[in-house]
Amino acid sequence: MTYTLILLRHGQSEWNEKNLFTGWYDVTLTEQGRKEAVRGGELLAEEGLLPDILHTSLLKRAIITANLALEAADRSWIPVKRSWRLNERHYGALQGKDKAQTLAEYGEEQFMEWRRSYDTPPPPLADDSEFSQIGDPRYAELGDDAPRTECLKDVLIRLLPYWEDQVKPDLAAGKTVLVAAHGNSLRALVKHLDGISDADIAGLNIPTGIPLVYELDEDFKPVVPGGKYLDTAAAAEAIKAVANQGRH
Ligand SMILES: O=C(O)[C@@H](CO)OP(=O)(O)O
Repeated sequence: MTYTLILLRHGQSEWNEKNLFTGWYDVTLTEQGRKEAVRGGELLAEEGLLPDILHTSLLKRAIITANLALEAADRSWIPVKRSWRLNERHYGALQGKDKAQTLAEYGEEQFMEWRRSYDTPPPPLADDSEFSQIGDPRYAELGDDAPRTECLKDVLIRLLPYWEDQVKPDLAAGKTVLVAAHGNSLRALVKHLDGISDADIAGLNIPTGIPLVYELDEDFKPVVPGGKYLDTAAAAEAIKAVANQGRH
């Protein structure tokens, strides 16, 4: 008996295209991102991987991606659960900043530390910033605990209760689960699933819009480490592009 988990990073967003740090800022998809999402759904249908339940973040780039993918797979009707715990990493004071300019201003080491180190968060975002989510009704339940910045470790800590209490039970019930989320929230989940070290996770990037499928054993360990992208060639190209963001 294995469980099927499908991870899907949202399609290209307007701020991916503009090369801006995004985090919790709620941007929509580009036309290319919408196409990626539809293609993601077609790949699922072609493989006969039909989700029974969807889990998304509270950010529209993940929500719209899931809707488009599920429509393409004729599964728009499945139940949905959403949580801030699947949100992208809060990027702190970097939200809204240009990646290339940040690299030029702070240098390679600091840039990569903020982008990919496991436990160094960027400086916190001021509550009165135009890029802040403080006061946004969708995060009302968080009160003053709403994050002002996060490192990947913080993301894993807030994601794990959701994985344990919401996603695992759906898998254990035999459902094919689709998680539509973000580059860094999915990196945190993959780190947990594959047991990737704090150092090695820095080198792992997740492309937009390409389903990553995990078969999990009864202990929720991947049968094939790293899972399998449904379009391996496109995934390899897109992973390189994510890794090089800010450099051109
Ligand atoms: O800006 C962001 O929120 C993320 C994902 O787009 O960027 P990065 O890949 O640099 O962590």
